[in-house]
Amino acid sequence: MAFLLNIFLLAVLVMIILLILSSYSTKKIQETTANGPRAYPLIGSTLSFNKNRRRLLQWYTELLRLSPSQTISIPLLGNRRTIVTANPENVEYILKTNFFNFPKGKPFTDLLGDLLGKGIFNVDGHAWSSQRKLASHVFSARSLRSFSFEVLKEEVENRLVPVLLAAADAGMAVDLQDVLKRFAFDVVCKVSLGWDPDCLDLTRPVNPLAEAFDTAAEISARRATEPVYAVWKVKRALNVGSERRLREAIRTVHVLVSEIVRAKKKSLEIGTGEEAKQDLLSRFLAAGHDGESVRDMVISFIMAGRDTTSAAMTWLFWLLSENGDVERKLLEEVDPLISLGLGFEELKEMSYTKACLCEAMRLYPPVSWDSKHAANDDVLPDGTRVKKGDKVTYFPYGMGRMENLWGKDWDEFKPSRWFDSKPGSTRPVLKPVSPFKFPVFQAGPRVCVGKEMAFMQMKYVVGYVLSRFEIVTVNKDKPAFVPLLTAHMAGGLKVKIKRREVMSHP
Ligand code: HEM
Repeated sequence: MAFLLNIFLLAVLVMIILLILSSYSTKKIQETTANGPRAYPLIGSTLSFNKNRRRLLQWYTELLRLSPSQTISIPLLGNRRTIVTANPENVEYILKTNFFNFPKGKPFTDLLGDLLGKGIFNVDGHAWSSQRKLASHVFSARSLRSFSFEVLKEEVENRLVPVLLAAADAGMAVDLQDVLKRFAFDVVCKVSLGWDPDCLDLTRPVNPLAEAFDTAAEISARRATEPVYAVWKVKRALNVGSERRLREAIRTVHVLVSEIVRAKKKSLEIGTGEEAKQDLLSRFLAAGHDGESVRDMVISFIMAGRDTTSAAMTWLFWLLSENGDVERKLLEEVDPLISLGLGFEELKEMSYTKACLCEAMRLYPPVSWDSKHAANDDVLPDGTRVKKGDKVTYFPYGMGRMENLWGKDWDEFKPSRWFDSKPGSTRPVLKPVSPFKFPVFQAGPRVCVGKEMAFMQMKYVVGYVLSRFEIVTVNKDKPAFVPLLTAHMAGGLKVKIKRREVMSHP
């Protein structure tokens, strides 16, 4: 105990020294080199890093624009060196060509390990590849697609639309981000567990699993922002402060999910209808997984699928409220399809809506950065030297804002950039874009397994909601983008809902 306390005090001392030093901001400290912020002996770039801690997205983006190969290197005191890249060739090398040299690594999996255990999202090597094989198999099944579509339809028609109708009739402002988060949590729990948390019933207290998940995800993500890495480990060992709250939240998640797993096993033994066998949990149990292994697997899916789609849709609704011409074009595409009933076939036709979603995620990616840790020394295609243990980050947020990748108009919301304008073609066709230039779903062997499900969900919700309602933002200021584990809009998206005057749907 005394040893741990000494380490803790030492860490606090180092932090105080760094804070004092960083307050003496000299011009020199702000200087940058072509490959990142200026580094000093011993302390590396720690001072500039600390100065920019609360605006890392913007700082990295600025530095990357100055770097000839859009790759920077940031050595830090008490932490491993970070290499950040917005270079598609480097991204391809990390995520695909030399995939096995860039696992998530222990420093990353430690952050989420208490919550996610050995689930797919948080493991490397054999533990990952065996779960990935099963997940890819399960996600390619038509039956899962049909089941998740039924879940989606039911949740939109019976939950989301009534909530929006009530808000419209009461003339009340609602936080659309919060509504979409609740919606996405319901959907992901129904698909993953076959269990309904009913989060869109706003008259009920917040669901304990949803609340515990939020707390656990937020505190786990904040571990990564500690200036000295060891600090959260010491707090965890002492079970104090945020680590104490994290431990309680994780316990709640584990207990509640384990109860659901037990109940599911019982219902499968009794053989309660085909319905009960459609969700991911039933499929993983049927494949022979059990105990903590199956609990961790489903927790990973809830984690991966819960806030990502809602974040993308929240930013798209805001962007549409600022770009009336784009919204009109989207409605031109959606209205005739809605009157046909918006099934799978109609969703495939929604290429303009897909372009709007991609454009929103280019500017506001739900996962703004993602890090790997080099297993061995390496050299990236642009010549950047990587040392064993270095943190190597690909950076979708910065990549979406590079002029050399998207042109001078990179900061405009322009869904038209996603189309090929082939002369003579009657219908614009979405053009293929390299996933290494646009890695919002990651790319390579570890590409998001729920990508197609996510597009299905987002197209359906955006089409269905916009064809029925006008969304009017209450606050006219530009909202702030907060990265954390999954990005969100600071303060939510306050909107007023109006029924649309002309409705072409049934
Ligand atoms: C707009 C929506 C989504 C975005 C932008 C997104 C993005 C991503 C990204 C960037 C990763 C890589 C994370 C990492 O390795 O650290 C990932 C992995 C993953 N995603 Fe998604 N995701 C979305 C929706 C979903 C949904 C709806 C599901 C399923 C219900 C899902 C399931 C997964 C799983 C299981 C992984 C881990 C894959 C592996 O490690 O092999 N995602 N996603």
